Amino acid sequence: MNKPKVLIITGYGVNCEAESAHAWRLAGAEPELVHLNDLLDHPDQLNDFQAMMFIGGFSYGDHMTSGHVFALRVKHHMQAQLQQFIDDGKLVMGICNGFQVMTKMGLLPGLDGNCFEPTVSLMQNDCGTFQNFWCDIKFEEDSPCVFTKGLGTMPLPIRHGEGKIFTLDDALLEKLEANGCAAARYVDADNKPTQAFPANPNGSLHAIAGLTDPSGRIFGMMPHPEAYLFPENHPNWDKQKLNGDLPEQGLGLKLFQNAVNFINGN
Ligand SMILES: NC(=O)CC[C@H](N)C(=O)O
Repeated sequence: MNKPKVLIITGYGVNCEAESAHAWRLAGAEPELVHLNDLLDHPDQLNDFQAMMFIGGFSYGDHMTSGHVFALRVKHHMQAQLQQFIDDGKLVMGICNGFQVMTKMGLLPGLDGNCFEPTVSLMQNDCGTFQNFWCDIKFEEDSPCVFTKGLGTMPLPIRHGEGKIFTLDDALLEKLEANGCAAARYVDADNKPTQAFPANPNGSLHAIAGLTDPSGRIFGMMPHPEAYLFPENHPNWDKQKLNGDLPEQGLGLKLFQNAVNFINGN
């Protein structure tokens, strides 16, 4: 079987291309790194891919809020091609800065088929500063998200300054919940969603760490699954090994495997 081809957009300060490409490769896909300028010069190359990924980093130095400029460039230079990509039933993933890009563009939460009008914000963390540590992330069982199916709760690293999901529109939040869009949440030691720092590192409403659109094929989150591809990535891997609970593979890899299985029809 041909390996699914995954587009990873690089350039202008995003910096997770190596580990993101490696994640897709380990999961059985064929990633290709394409600079944003090259993509915008030839947006029809999107047709060659089954999935695309907006990666983490500091695009345009986080000026005018994280992800904003990158989102505007994509939106204004290849909206038609991206809409077609989505209409074709392909997958879009965004991690951290990539998630910020997707919300700033309006791809997420993508309610009512709206892909290009932003409806929720990723605001500055409540604590006011950049945070960098591991959190427990619960993936909601009843979410349609294809990336997070059956994953339960896993530890993942976060490293961001603007990760707080926020909206003033309570009806929108309710709609998000009703559609299973809140695919990932920050949880406490009892596996319960929490607003308390540091388990919830940014004060995100409803403890939301990641969002999917109602189709489950467009997904983004703040934590970094591509930074947990090997068991030894976990800060307590040595203790886990002593206790006999070191996982066989890094747990973050599962999101990429889920995506590849979906593309392959499994
Ligand atoms: N790790 C990242 O992608 C960081 C995202 C963004 N630059 C922030 O600080 O919020």
